[in-house]
Amino acid sequence: MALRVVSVLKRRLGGPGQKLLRSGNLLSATQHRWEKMPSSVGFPVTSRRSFSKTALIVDVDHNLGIATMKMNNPPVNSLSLELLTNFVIDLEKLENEKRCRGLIITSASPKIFSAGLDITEMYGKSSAHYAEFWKAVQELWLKLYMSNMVVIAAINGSSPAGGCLISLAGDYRIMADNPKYTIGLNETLLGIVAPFWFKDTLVNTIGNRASEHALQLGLLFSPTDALRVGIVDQVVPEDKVQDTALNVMSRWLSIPDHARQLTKTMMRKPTVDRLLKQREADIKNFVSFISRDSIQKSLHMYMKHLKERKE
Ligand SMILES: CCCCC/C=C\C/C=C\C=C\CC(=O)SCCNC(=O)CCNC(=O)[C@H](O)C(C)(C)COP(=O)(O)OP(=O)(O)OC[C@H]1O[C@@H](n2cnc3c(N)ncnc32)[C@H](O)[C@@H]1OP(=O)(O)O
Repeated sequence: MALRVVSVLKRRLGGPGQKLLRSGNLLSATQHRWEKMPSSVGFPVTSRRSFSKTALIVDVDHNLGIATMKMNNPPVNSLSLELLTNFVIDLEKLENEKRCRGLIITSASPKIFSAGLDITEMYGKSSAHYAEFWKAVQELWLKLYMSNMVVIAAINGSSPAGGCLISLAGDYRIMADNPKYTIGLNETLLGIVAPFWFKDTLVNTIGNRASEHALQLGLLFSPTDALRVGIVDQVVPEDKVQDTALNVMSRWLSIPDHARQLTKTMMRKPTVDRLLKQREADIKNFVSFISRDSIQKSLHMYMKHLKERKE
């Protein structure tokens, strides 16, 4: 199957996209190599590099120009300060790899894409800790939302709150067709409020009315409903998520990088600038909000409820 996908990738780049690239004299080293491949054989993986840190497994295929990043923070891929920090470091590394043009984000543990922000980072800690944590959340969103790479979320499990934000920050979302999985910004269910830039990212994806409805009720959508409302772009059988992501990637990578990147910037910069203008204020706001006794109590009760569900 992987070879078939690679053939599709080569065919795609040999088509109109390739012509566009040639006319703009924009062929990257990776694309040159693709062009030289005879179409009857699969693409040999001659250069593959992996780096793996706590909580993230990154695999870079230089020939395809695609990196796959698997969140690996059992049991539920909660976004701890450590995971957020490593995520940002690895994203920066990939961003600096000229040949890496696409990134697929997925989970190493099927069933849970990510449980969102690590709630234990948000209660019973110092103000300095909350500030550091929030800065890391901001940093990841800023880097991901404005990435020069094509970012595809291969959502192979549930994806509440911060997990949903990570996928929304990408360019395209593919979700596994399993009614047990849900996705959405469910902050109100925890007694907290999605920050304005979470909200903006959702509004940019599904529009104002649907966002208001989803945010006020803290809706967690099944894959079918997520597709209907537009939170995800495609729902496919569970075992097809990765191959579909590669296929979709080939379509996006057939567009000349500079044109696609400038378009992405044009669409997203106003949203990003809104946070950049008030980044410190947003941190202060988060620290004062999360430190309130009532909010600490809500988070504590929510964690208790999560644990009691199992008993
Ligand atoms: C007006 C001013 C506004 C300013 C802005 C202010 C504030 C905004 C602040 C914050 C925004 C936060 C966004 C978030 O991301 S909050 C996190 C939301 N996440 C969730 O609600 C998900 C909760 N988890 C689940 O629903 C399930 O765990 C899940 C479906 C993911 C998996 O279910 P499963 O049955 O497989 O596993 P569990 O048994 O439930 O969990 C295993 C284990 O993991 C613990 N856990 C689960 N989620 C989290 C989490 N997000 N953080 C930390 N720990 C988590 C769970 O408690 C279990 O622990 P244990 O019992 O094994 O010890």
